[in-house]
Amino acid sequence: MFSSSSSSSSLSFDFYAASCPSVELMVKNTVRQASELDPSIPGKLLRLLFHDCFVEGCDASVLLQGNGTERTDPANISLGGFPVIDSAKRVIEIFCPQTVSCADILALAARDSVQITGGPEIQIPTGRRDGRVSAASNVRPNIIDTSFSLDEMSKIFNSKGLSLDDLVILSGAHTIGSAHCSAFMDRFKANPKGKFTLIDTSLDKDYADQLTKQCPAGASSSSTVNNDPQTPLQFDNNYFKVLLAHKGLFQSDSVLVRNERTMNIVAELANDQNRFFDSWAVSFLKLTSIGVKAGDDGEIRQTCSATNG
Ligand code: HEM
Ligand SMILES: [Ca+2]
Ligand SMILES: [Ca+2]
Repeated sequence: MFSSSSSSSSLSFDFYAASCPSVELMVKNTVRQASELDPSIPGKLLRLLFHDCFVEGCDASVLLQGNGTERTDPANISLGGFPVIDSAKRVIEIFCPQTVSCADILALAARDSVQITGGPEIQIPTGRRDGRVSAASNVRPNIIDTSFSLDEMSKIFNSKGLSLDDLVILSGAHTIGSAHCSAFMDRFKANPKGKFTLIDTSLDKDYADQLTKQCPAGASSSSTVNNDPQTPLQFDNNYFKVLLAHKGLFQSDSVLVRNERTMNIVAELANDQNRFFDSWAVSFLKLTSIGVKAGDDGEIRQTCSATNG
């Protein structure tokens, strides 16, 4: 438990049992209250975790503010949910000062986001410590762009100890949340009159028409579209049904039904929500264990947006 090796075995299910027994309750209450006021919060927290864990491991590096931090990279500009983590940390600092890492708070908050929106309830181990390194230059090599091929995506997942199956299963996160027009409009080409035509003909025609209406030329840069056109606020297996209907929003979603092996997984998960939930729990545990810092590695931050100085 006190070795500084970066493995999930350094985490434990009762890590805060003596030092902060109500930490999970405090995180859950904060996430629930914030999500009642703003239903976009669960999606934001879940994506925030993904972008944290893939860069420097699950160490809250994504939360650090300042010049040249991960948050300043264009791939991270549309991240949100930071104030929810800050407010959970504030409450926790009152009851358990200098005890709970921001990395654990973020992992728990993402876990709760899934449950609050109707997904599976998952026990996750804690004991992550907060990193001191956050560099924008680390983002690009580790965060997947929507233009990536399946091979490119699976290479990055493999480098994190995640399999092709994990890639398909965790992409199911797109069953909630939304995306800015700029995240997928490269699938269309504007003619001189500003009318969009589809470059990527794998996309369902009616869905494509709907997207160009929601993201017309000159649309505000803050316009967003639901990732899951049918049940955007529900963590369910509908994302996989959407993929089968050729209505995957990102190109990186659509590629999952163009390969036989990933297509088979998609079909299985689309058919059986329990199967998705069980698989999600396993893959989510792997995601939340990537490159965790423990023992003497890292620190317990006092504020989630800054290192202890
Ligand atoms: C596999 C490659 C992936 C790619 C290329 C990708 C890409 C994207 C993009 C471009 C957006 C829209 C961002 C915006 O414009 O605001 C998005 C949203 C989102 N992604 Fe992914 N993603 C991937 C995997 C994942 C994974 C593994 C998770 C979590 C386990 C995840 C969770 C989310 C969530 C919840 C949203 C909605 C965010 C919100 O509502 O603010 N994504 N993703
Ligand atoms: Ca990180
Ligand atoms: Ca959904």
